[in-house]
Amino acid sequence: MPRLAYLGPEGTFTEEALRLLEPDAERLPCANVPAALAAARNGEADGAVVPLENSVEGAITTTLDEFAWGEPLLITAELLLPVRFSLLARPGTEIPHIKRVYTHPAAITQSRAFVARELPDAVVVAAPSTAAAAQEVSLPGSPYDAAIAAPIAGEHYGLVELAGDIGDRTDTVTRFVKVNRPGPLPEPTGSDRTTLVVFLADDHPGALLEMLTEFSVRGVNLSRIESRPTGDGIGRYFFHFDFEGHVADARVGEAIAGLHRVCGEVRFLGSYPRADGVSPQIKRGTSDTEFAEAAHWLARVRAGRV
Ligand SMILES: O=C(O)C(=O)Cc1ccccc1
Repeated sequence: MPRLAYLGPEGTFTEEALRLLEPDAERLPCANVPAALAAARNGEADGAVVPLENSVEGAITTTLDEFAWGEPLLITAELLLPVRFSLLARPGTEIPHIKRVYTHPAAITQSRAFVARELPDAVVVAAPSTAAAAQEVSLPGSPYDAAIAAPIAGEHYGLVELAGDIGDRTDTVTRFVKVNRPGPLPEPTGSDRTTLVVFLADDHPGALLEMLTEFSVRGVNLSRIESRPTGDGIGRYFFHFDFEGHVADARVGEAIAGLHRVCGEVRFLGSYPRADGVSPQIKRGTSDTEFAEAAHWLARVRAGRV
């Protein structure tokens, strides 16, 4: 039974994602994303489940930066989870009396309309997770009057739901990933995704286009591109890419080998089954068979067998 670290405490959306990904795993709740990844790296856990991005606000930057700068880990699975937020408080609290609300930054940005409309005078403070916020609010002396969290967190920490489904949109989805220490990759399934990080060797006109060309000429379809500051001053960035296919696919292997040739550093973050099960459209001339046939042809030419 694998032991998986996750963004805790009990009752987070990440816990729900973990239960769906690995129902039989032993769960190790951690205080924040870096702590969960540290547990996966140092062997305290076999792996970790962390949020990566959501459909409204985009990237969870702590996760992206950990993947880029921390000891290498490999993404081995992903999960898309619809998230619904509730306003939770200690029994007896009424909405007009709520002055301080506590929740995870991703929930703050996704429930702005409700807070502006129903709690115009309230201050919203960032918590390590939605469940950590609910747990804090449940303490009798808490400086916070309410938490925004999953309904299950309310049940867990003895809070009552003052309002349900308070997200700005009802169709918000968060993408979670499972990571493991480097080891064998998941087998290709025909519906896979690959993630990597690219650092430029030097800044020059067309540097971004050169990277994109490596994907484009091999018919590799990108599904996410994100620039993140390197920290070395304004204007210095590195890039995260998600794209269709598995590194075992010829076109994907060729594309990332191309990136390795033309960029400063490529960090491979994994090839794993896509949560949505969608298969890529293979452009003419970019199938495994066509790559293999072209390699044979080249070998013949080099041998003078024209
Ligand atoms: O805090 C949580 O419960 C998390 O798992 C992170 C998060 C927060 C808000 C939306 C999706 C994920």
